Amino acid sequence: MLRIAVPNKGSLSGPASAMLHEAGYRQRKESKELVLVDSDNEVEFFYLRPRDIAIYVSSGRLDIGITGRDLLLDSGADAEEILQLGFARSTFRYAAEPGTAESVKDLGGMTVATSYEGVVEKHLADNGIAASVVHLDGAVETAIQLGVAQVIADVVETGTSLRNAGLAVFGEPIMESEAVVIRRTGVDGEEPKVAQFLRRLQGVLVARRYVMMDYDIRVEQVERAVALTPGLESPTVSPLHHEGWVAVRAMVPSRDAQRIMDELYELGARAILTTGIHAARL
Ligand SMILES: Nc1ncnc2c1ncn2[C@@H]1O[C@H](COP(=O)(O)OP(=O)(O)OP(=O)(O)O)[C@@H](O)[C@H]1O
Ligand SMILES: O=P(O)(O)OC[C@H]1O[C@H](OP(=O)(O)OP(=O)(O)O)[C@H](O)[C@@H]1O
Ligand SMILES: [Mg+2]
Repeated sequence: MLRIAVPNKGSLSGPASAMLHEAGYRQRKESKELVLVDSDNEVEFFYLRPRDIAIYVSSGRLDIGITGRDLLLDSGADAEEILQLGFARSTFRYAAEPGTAESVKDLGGMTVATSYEGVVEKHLADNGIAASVVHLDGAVETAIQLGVAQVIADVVETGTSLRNAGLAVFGEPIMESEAVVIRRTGVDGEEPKVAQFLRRLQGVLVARRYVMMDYDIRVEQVERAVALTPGLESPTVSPLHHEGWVAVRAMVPSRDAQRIMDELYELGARAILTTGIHAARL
């Protein structure tokens, strides 16, 4: 059985379970379930606090886990990223009342509140800055109003929480984060069960990011058309019964699909269709 850690709460939890479900795994129906055995797929899921996942994985008790890159780095655990999952994307930044500081270099002697002490202490040290760090579990934006710190370092997505607290980011972003699959560092090679699990998740990412595009085009224009739809490897080009025409089939990124359809039409392509991909193995 492959043993996998899954976030049980917070921003990572829903999207992680949704992705696993889309990859064909059973997922818990009820948020109080702590362990779920998917015997058909020979996988055991452990629902754990996102912050603890890197620690379990680095201990070797669990084979792999889903967590945030920021949480992995903050934990300092001996675990490494093996796949980026594209959700729970955020930036980790310093913020304060406007006029407090322009960059990390101005933070000497100040107090910084954060839930990510590991990341912040390392960043200050790397920049040669001596500042105090105060740990808070959440709602860090309020620490400035309440006088616990002059500066915060926190996760920023839309920036709404900062604006609501009258704060503004400053300096360079400390890091970019997203949900990632992790495993213990120093594992040699990839176990077949882990490789299969990763292929399934990669299949979900492909199904979410690409559509299949089909169209008919005159032979003279086929080179220009396939330049617009190169596919992942190479597009399929098949003869049509109607002489002088071919049918082309290729995967294209979903977000470019409408623009590509317009350009193909301008080139003379007709019967241009896009269809969703439900699952994939590349
Ligand atoms: N608003 C957000 N948008 C995108 N990602 C976020 C957001 N807030 C937190 N994250 C990401 O989620 C992970 C943190 O998950 P965690 O469950 O610890 O915190 P949370 O989502 O803030 O939940 P909690 O309510 O327990 O604080 C980190 O990887 C972080 O970058
Ligand atoms: O830029 P935004 O879109 O506003 O998102 C960022 C906010 O979201 C998270 O907070 P959460 O709601 O999880 O509360 P918490 O601070 O208690 O963790 C994070 O800690 C920020 O405060
Ligand atoms: Mg939070």
